[in-house]
Amino acid sequence: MLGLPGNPVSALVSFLLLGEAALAALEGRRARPRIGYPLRLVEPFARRPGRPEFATACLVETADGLAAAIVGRGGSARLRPLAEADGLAEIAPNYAPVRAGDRVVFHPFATGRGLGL
Ligand SMILES: Nc1nc2c(c(=O)[nH]1)N[C@H]1C(S)=C(S)[C@@H](COP(=O)(O)OP(=O)(O)OC[C@H]3O[C@@H](n4cnc5c(N)ncnc54)[C@H](O)[C@@H]3O)O[C@H]1N2
Ligand code: MOO
Repeated sequence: MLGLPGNPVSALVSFLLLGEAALAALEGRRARPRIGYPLRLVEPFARRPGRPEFATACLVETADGLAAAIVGRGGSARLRPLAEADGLAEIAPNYAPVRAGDRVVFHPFATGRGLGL
C-alpha cells in the first residue's frame, strides 16, 4: 500500500518524486530517473524559503527562447493550475526571493504539449 497526501498537488508531487520509485522498488525494477532541464522564469515567484518546492508551471515562448511561467498562486488544494501546467518547476530549498529571469529546473509532465505522437 502506498499512502499519499490528501491535497491534489501534494499527492501528484509526492507520487512523482517518491511513489514511482517506491513502486518500482516493490516490483523489483529500477525507476527511470526523472530528467529536468534549466529554464528561466518569466515572472517573479513569491515563496517562503526552507523547503524544496515543486510549483505547477507552463512552458512559454519568449523572444529569448523557451521559458517557464508558474501558474496558480500556491495552494496545494487547487486543481486548475494542475490541469493547466505542462510540468513542475523545482526551486531549491533556500532560494528566495525568486525573481523574473532566475533559473528553475523544469520537470515536464509526460502529457505536456508536444506533437502528440
Ligand atoms: N484520509 C484522509 N484524507 C484527507 C484528509 C483526512 O483527514 N483523511 N483531510 C483532507 C483535508 S481537509 C486536507 S486540507 C488535505 C490535506 O492535504 P495534504 O496532507 O496534502 O497537505 P498539504 O499541506 O497540501 O501537503 C503536505 C506536504 O506536502 C508538501 N508539499 C505540498 N505541495 C508541495 C509542493 N508543490 N512542492 C513541495 N512540497 C509540497 C509539503 O511539505 C506539505 O507540508 O487532505 C485531505 N485528505
Ligand atoms: O483541512 Mo482541509 O478542510 O480541505 O483545508
